Amino acid sequence: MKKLLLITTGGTIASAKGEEGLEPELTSSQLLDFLPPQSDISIDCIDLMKIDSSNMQPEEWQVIAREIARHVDEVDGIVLTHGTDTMAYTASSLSFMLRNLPIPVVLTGSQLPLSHPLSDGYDNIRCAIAMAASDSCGVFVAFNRKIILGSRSVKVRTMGFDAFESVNCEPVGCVDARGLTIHRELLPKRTGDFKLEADLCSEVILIKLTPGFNPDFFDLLVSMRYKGIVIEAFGAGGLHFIRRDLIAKLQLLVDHGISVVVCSQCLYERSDFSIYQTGQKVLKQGVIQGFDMTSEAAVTKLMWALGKTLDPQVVKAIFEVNYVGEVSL
Ligand SMILES: NC(=O)C[C@H](N)C(=O)O
Repeated sequence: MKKLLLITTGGTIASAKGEEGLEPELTSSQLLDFLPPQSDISIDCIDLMKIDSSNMQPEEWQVIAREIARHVDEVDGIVLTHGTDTMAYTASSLSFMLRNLPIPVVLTGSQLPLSHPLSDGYDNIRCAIAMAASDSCGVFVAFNRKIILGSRSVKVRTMGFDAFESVNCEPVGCVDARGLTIHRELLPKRTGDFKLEADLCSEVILIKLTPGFNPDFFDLLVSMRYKGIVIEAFGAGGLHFIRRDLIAKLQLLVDHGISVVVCSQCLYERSDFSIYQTGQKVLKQGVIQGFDMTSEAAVTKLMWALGKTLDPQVVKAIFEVNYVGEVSL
């Protein structure tokens, strides 16, 4: 008999209509009441939070990580119900904070509340339970019959049930007529004992460039004492330097000891700043390349790295390691 733990945090899956629209309402045992009883799996429950995931922030990620760490030795797997809007950020941050996880931690949610007769939550939670009982180690998102590595998950639809994609990496699993198939070669490799590394620096910002972006904006970020900046640059990797010189400003950021990660605003495929002049100039400023990481993974990895050290050289070295399948180096 597999022993699982269901931790609830809110989101649409647990929501009901309130005076101001949908708000999280259902408890864990009410969620479980919607599911058929399982003879070979026992599920304990913890009602940890009742929030829309728009309210989920680094402090909440830490609370979740600590709760998971408390129970890791007691159960075979954990299902975490969560709002979809920021689920990819939570999944990525947990992937880094829960080092060498010995069990599956599977995030899921829904686009329609579980109490709605057409809810997608019913399938999602059943797939999450199957994945949590599968002896695969790591953090995953189970959605629309796909199992996605937490650090590769991105929310791509506001309404459709196929709301998550596995970006720059195949889904690690799927559910079809064969049941749950897991591609074990895609699972993150454990390199040591489990360890909770939950220190995070929340002074990290993500910036999407637009043509004509005013370089003086970076002065503002220095004065606001940001410690880390992720820049979504253009295409394979470039920033403008004629008329408005963004590249000169990168030097200012680096001189202030700010760690800067550059990646692409294209969702798919890798950035490589060594291809174009507009990219090579960027690399000369000592910034870190994000390669094929999602922005969610880049932001949370930077928060995690800066939670360990403010030394930009050490942060850079952390980005040269693929910890949980978040980057192809
Ligand atoms: N589908 C959802 O769960 C959306 C909701 N606003 C949330 O992220 O909590």
